[in-house]
Amino acid sequence: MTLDLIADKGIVLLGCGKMGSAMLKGWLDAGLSHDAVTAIDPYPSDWLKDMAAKGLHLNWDLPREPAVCLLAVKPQMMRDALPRLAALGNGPTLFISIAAGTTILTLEDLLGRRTPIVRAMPNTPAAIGRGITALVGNAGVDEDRMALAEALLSGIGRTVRLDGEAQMDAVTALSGSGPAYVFHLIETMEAAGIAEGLPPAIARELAVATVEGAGALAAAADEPPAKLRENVTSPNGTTAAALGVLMDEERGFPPLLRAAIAAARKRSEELSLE
Ligand SMILES: NC(=O)c1ccc[n+]([C@@H]2O[C@H](COP(=O)([O-])OP(=O)(O)OC[C@H]3O[C@@H](n4cnc5c(N)ncnc54)[C@H](O)[C@@H]3O)[C@@H](O)[C@H]2O)c1
Ligand code: PRO
Repeated sequence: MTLDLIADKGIVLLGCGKMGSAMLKGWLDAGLSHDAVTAIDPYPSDWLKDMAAKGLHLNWDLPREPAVCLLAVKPQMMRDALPRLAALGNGPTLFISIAAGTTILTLEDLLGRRTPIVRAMPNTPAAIGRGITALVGNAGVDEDRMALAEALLSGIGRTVRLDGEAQMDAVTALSGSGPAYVFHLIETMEAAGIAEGLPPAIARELAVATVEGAGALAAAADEPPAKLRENVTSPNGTTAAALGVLMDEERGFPPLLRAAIAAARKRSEELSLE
């Protein structure tokens, strides 16, 4: 299935903040017409108002039977915001939620048990079409609707199907929150470069380009990341000196990232109970 169904029947976007607007930008760039989109947001950004001036329906009445409702409000807002769309539940409209922690069961409670629902977790590189989104559907999601969700989300990067919803908390902790870990790595590399005597602008450029290039190499290479790491590391050289610190089993990256990702996963589980 292509996005033709969305062009024909429309899409409703509930919440158009950072992720909602990143996704919307991807669809519009991919050729979706502005007037196929109804966005609901009590605090629309200037960009969203510009899109409304080009034909997007902002805070208008809902289409009768849209192809998709995409839920991009904060998990804490879901119970307040979703009843507005409840009349579209238990019908053919596919609901896609990107809210961290909000379970399919909670969404079924709010929308009706027969509502086709996909739970998805994108990440912010979506803003430049380089995100990755993991998806899982409830029993009401047939193959056509899953393909529709994938087509929609592939407008903002890659997609991956999960075996079950139980994997979603770990996905949220790894790739949903993950860009923040990488941005912090860039920040700390930059600060360390400055501490070693580099001018700030050069330290920033070197840190960003190194992460960008290493990420692209890891994605393009046939070898696993461990082999790519070894390729950088001369015996008794500079990289080996740094990795002695970073790969320390008690104080290096392995225990640090294990603890960070476990904390994010735990928070995702907690959000499902709030
Ligand atoms: N930012 C990320 O990296 C990221 C990644 C994956 C998933 N998510 C999920 O995406 C969702 C949105 O996150 P975000 O970072 O875009 O947040 P955000 O705060 O930027 O956007 C939320 C938007 O919802 C709007 N809103 C508030 N009340 C509303 C209501 N009653 N009806 C409609 N809209 C309402 C706000 O005005 C805001 O524009 C969250 O559920 C989050 O868990 C975010
Ligand atoms: N940002 C959201 C959060 O921090 C969900 C994943 C990324 O909760």
